[in-house]
Amino acid sequence: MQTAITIESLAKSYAGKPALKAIGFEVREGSCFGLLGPNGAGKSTTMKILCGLLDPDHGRVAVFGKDASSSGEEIRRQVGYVPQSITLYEKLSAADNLKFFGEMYGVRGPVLKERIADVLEQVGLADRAKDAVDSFSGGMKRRVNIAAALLHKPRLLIMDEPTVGIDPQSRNHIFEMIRSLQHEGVTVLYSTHYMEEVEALCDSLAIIDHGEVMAQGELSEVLDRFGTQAVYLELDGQQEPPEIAGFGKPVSKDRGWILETSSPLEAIASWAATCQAQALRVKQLEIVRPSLETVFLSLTGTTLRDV
Ligand SMILES: Nc1ncnc2c1ncn2[C@@H]1O[C@H](COP(=O)(O)OP(=O)(O)OP(=O)(O)O)[C@@H](O)[C@H]1O
Repeated sequence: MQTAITIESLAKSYAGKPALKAIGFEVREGSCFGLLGPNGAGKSTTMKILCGLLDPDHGRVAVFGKDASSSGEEIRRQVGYVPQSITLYEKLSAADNLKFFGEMYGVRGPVLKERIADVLEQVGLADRAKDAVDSFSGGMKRRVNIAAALLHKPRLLIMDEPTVGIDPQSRNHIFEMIRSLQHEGVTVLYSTHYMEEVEALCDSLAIIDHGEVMAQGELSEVLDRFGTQAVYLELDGQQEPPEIAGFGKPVSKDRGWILETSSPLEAIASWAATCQAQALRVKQLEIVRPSLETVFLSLTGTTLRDV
């Protein structure tokens, strides 16, 4: 199978401050690839360079085998880009907004009319085609923005944090739409700082932090390679968890604490014994399976939401 995206030694600084430090990864055609990292990690910068909106300082970018530095126009015809910020004409209807974007992409006439109907169906807004966008929720506006990026039937869809600040119904529509695009063979590059979204949607990923790739590969491979097991403890009330000799420091998670360890059985036994000795009331104590959260924790020593 062809490689959809190749990124090699890509570097970019803003006013001398590095945002990307020679990153590299590959995206297989037909995959849903997650670009996972906290705010400021360099996700948007990577995506803007890929779409030709920003020039890199160094490095190479190729899309479907074509070099971005020499085939920008050809690449743009095959790529749909959904930026982080919503850009729509509030007073125009959803269909008229799409007409405007379609013409920008070079789609016209009856083909455009048909495509507008198709993409509105794809994002679950066919029944709101004629309504002005200013009557839409944030999530619905985001879906119109996604529809705009699909009008020219891209082979690669690049989405920059498409679910930030939207309602669960719109989020579900976006997930369903991505899954059906994948059935049609569209490659998706999906940036997010929500690990559970990558676990639900993506087959492969790169974790980036401070402009560097920390880990990359198939999701299952990354979980196996970097995800050690962990023990979760939740106590009654606001109590701090007891530390246990020979293990690292627990990190706060949800309403409890998580302890990264390669010996979860010993950890759970020691934690149980210490809690009992100190008469702490335990609400939950269990071994948790490796997840992207534990991968991120073991790679960076911190949970993603704390960064
Ligand atoms: N136009 C700019 N001028 C100066 N610095 C910038 C600019 N754009 C991004 N940066 C900086 O570059 C770094 C990477 O930013 P980038 O937007 O690529 O990260 P991100 O992972 O997409 O984060 P976010 O989720 O916040 O968008 C950050 O430190 C950011 O402050």
